[in-house]
Amino acid sequence: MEGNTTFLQFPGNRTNGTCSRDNVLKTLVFPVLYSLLFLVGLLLNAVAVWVFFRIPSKSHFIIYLKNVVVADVIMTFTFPFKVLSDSNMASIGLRIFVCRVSSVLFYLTMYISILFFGLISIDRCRKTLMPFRGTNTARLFRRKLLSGAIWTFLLILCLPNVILTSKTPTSKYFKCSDLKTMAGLHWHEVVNHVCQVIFWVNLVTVIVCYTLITKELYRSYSRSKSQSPVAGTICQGPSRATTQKSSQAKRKMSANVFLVLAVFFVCFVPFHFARVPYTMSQTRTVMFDCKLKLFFFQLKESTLFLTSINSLLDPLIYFFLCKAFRTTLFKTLRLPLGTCSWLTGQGSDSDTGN
Ligand SMILES: Nc1ncnc2c1ncn2[C@@H]1O[C@H](COP(=O)(O)OP(=O)(O)O)[C@@H](O)[C@H]1O
Repeated sequence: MEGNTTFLQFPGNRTNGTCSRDNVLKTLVFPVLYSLLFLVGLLLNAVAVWVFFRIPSKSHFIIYLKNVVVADVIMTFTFPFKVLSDSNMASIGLRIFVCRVSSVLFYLTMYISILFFGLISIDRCRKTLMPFRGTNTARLFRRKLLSGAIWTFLLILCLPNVILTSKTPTSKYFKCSDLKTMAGLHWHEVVNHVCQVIFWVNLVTVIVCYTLITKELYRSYSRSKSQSPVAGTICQGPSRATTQKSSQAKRKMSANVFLVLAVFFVCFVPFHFARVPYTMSQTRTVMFDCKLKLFFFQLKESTLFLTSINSLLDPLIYFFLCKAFRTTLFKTLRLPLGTCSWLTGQGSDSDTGN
């Protein structure tokens, strides 16, 4: 196998100071950062799961958010394996498990989040442009089917990455690509191309949707200072109480809408630029010398950390954009519903959960 033999041309990678992956960044900095991410992410996502368990799936938005929570929880549980593996504290068996299962689960959940972010943007756009269009049981059922189809599609896409990572490592110091068969390396490349398409299509969707939302938001503000149903639709559907909102609160709401866009850009865009040359360095190894491979690996790992932060930022999105989430959280914590309205730009009007 070309990939493996070329990788094995650098058996001294570990001892060769300039090309070894085992530098302080991989073995110390990222393990510490991922450990923190795991602890905080576990806490925030546990709260999110606990709150969403109490919210019925009565809108498309809530259904999509529940899928994102599940993806984030699974992603969070992959962090300890990465920490052990990267810090060289894991046994060979555990490192093989990381390559075969936990890393694949990490990527799977990342693209689940990306796809649902796209759907959430479409839903928010629809809700803003057609605030009075409700939903019904049949539509809700179709959204659940769609969610199931997305999980199934990505599972089928990623499964060969598990199955074809079947080689036994020939040395203690191996990379995931060393465990892949020839077909496994090809599939790895195919999956990464498909995932690039998934990402860029969703990025365009998010940009288009939030441009339309912003246009409608400002048209609504200028149309009438006293009657503005749009601001209330970002999470919970039309609301007459928005008429009392201060212009400051409206500006905050508009800023909240951009939270999704900002999170999408910060977390996902850098990784998708870094991923292309890195995948090439894994599968077309002769084209890259070991220093360049190391550079692309470190670039991939650094940007991958940004995507991992997404699992921690998502609970903030639920809090700021979903009033049903806030209401349930405050009710359970026995806090007054108006708490943080200065932060979220929302009053304490009744919540429909749409
Ligand atoms: N987009 C993806 N979807 C599913 N699995 C992936 C994706 N990208 C990489 N993987 C799998 O995750 C594991 C780790 O991949 P990668 O991060 O490229 O390797 P490394 O940790 O050696 O840099 C491999 O088994 C790989 O096939």
